[in-house]
Amino acid sequence: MTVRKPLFAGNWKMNLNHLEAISLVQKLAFALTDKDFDKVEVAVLPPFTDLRSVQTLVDGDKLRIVYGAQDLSQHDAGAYTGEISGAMLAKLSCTFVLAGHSERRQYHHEDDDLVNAKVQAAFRHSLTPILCVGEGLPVRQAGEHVSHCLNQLDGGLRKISAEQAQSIVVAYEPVWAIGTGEVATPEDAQEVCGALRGRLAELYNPEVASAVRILYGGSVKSGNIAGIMAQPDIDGALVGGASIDAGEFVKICRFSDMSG
Ligand SMILES: O=C[C@H](O)COP(=O)(O)O
Repeated sequence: MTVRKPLFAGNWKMNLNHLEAISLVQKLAFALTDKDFDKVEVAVLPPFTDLRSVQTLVDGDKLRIVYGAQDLSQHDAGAYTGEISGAMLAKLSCTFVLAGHSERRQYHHEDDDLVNAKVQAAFRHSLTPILCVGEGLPVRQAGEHVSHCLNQLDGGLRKISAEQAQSIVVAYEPVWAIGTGEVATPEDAQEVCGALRGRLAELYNPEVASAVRILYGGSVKSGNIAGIMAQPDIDGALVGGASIDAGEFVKICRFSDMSG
């Protein structure tokens, strides 16, 4: 059975300018030890304008923190004003890129076809997509949350090969739990994450399903991370608000110290 290294990815959203980004990454680097990085992978996903500063710091000081972007264009180059290509992110040595975050789906009307095009674009440039899925409150209240998330997974992974799929990261983020203080119970989160892993086995094979890291996102804090990480199909967290507080994010990354 594959051992999946837990991943904690801090999605800073539209917060922190490049100077504040340097300060936060320095604080994380100061607090996190080699022992922490042996146990978990720590990623930051700053705004585009911060990436060059973060790259310079990470490269210069040989930090074990990795980084990535919150979005990318489905196109590789051309007349797409305001867009950022996968090639540009790769040139900045990004590891990860989010695809289909619920805020992109909600405020920028990204549908599964566009999200899928972005996942394909990420792979064309050797970036690891973090494919986000999750249901809104009405869908959960109707009891259709599992099928909703499985449909988003199917849509996001169209034309993605088994070899590509095994390196992908999937993030389950119930929209009703994002930034609201409402956290899904660990059992709620496990229900969907377990179903997502099952669908990966159906779409590909059990090896792919067992290799893919599935993250939970939605009001993750140091006080609730231990229960979430105790679930068999949850391999880390996509952290929003708490990721721009260095002390809190470090505690989340040290989740095994947070139980009890
Ligand atoms: O990408 C992160 C998620 O949207 C969760 O955000 P949150 O931790 O602020 O609820």
